[in-house]
Amino acid sequence: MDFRSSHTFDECKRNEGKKSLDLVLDGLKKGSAPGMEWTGWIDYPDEKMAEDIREVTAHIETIEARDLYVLGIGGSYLGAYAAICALEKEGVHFYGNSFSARDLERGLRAYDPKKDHVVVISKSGSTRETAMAFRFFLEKAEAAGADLSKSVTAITDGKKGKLHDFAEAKKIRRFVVPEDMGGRYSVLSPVGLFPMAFAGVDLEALMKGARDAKDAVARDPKNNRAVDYALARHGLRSEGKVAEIFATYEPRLAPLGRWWQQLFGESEGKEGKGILPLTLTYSTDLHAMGQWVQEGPRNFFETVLYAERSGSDLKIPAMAMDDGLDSIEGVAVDDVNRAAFEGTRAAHEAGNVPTISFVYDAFDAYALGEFFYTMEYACAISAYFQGVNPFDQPGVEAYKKAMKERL
Ligand SMILES: O=P(O)(O)OC[C@H]1O[C@H](O)[C@H](O)[C@@H](O)[C@@H]1O
Repeated sequence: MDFRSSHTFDECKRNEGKKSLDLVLDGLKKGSAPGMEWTGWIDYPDEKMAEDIREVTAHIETIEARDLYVLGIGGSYLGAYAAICALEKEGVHFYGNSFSARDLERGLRAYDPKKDHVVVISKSGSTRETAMAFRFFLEKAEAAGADLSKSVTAITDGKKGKLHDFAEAKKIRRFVVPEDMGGRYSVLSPVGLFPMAFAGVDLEALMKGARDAKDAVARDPKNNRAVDYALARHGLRSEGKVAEIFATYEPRLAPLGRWWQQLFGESEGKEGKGILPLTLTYSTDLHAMGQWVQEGPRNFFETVLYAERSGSDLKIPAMAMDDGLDSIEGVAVDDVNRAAFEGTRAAHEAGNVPTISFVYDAFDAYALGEFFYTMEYACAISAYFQGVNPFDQPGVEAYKKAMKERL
């Protein structure tokens, strides 16, 4: 993976950033940084992850199911959803991530308790969207006489919570969301691993990518992609950039943008601080948001994820058509996408949008593992730069409380 930032900061800004980095790294090393009890994900992609992969895979081998229904919201589904879409796997469906009756009903219609498996994922065990969907799926499973101990799996806290207690009482197989990992940092734990394993994702490659990213951070704490990215964001923020657009060039990566958005949004957006994380898919959204990016207010920057090889070798067919494509007949569609990436970046930079690029050769399971870890680490450092705890989300309770009052 190649990293590039278009923006050059003056010496003073650079030194300021480096000083902040020293402080943050020192706080992490000494264990004095806020939220240290939530940093289990830092060392996780090693023996612990390998063990979880073994356990999850062994359990999935005992499941004879056609499809998997994942019930979860936020960090309890975005990572697995992103991975499954990015790697174009099939047979996994996601519900319990809204209060939409219509969406739920569609899932229930398709779900066959005799053929399908349900995994309910909730760290707290009390999230309403998830609990509500679970109730409906359970009702259907029980009505069909399904053996819950075989057709349902729960992933939740290891010791407490409503879901934990229910699963224990019903002898439902449980996996644990590690105590020292918050939801948005849990994609590499059983929370993400279980749906990914069911879908046939190469978990060894995923782990290798994550481990390589972890090793890069440990090997040279001040010089690695995660820190480069955090420093660039920090500098841009200090120059008045209040928003960041995360853009990909593949529709299959759009959900990855959603995962990235939750990670940065919940980690940084507090105490009146944070960079607004937005996500777009190019070139699709250049035909919708391109105008705004090129000529709207200059108060944001753009971070691009691009992969050189899509995995398809489609070439533009020769045809007697006056459609403006004659001069590129025989050209690989991948090369057209590359021209869009390079051209767009040049145009946006010329329009005073600073750009940060992550360029991968191919975006496969290995790259995904590396990306997940690099972003988690960069996000924690970024939040510390702003002086906020990266691992809490006190503000999320407000809507829940107001909603409860209305019910
Ligand atoms: O895993 P759960 O406890 O069900 O939480 C699911 C999600 O809901 C919450 O409200 C949080 O804001 C998220 O950080 C979390 O990922």
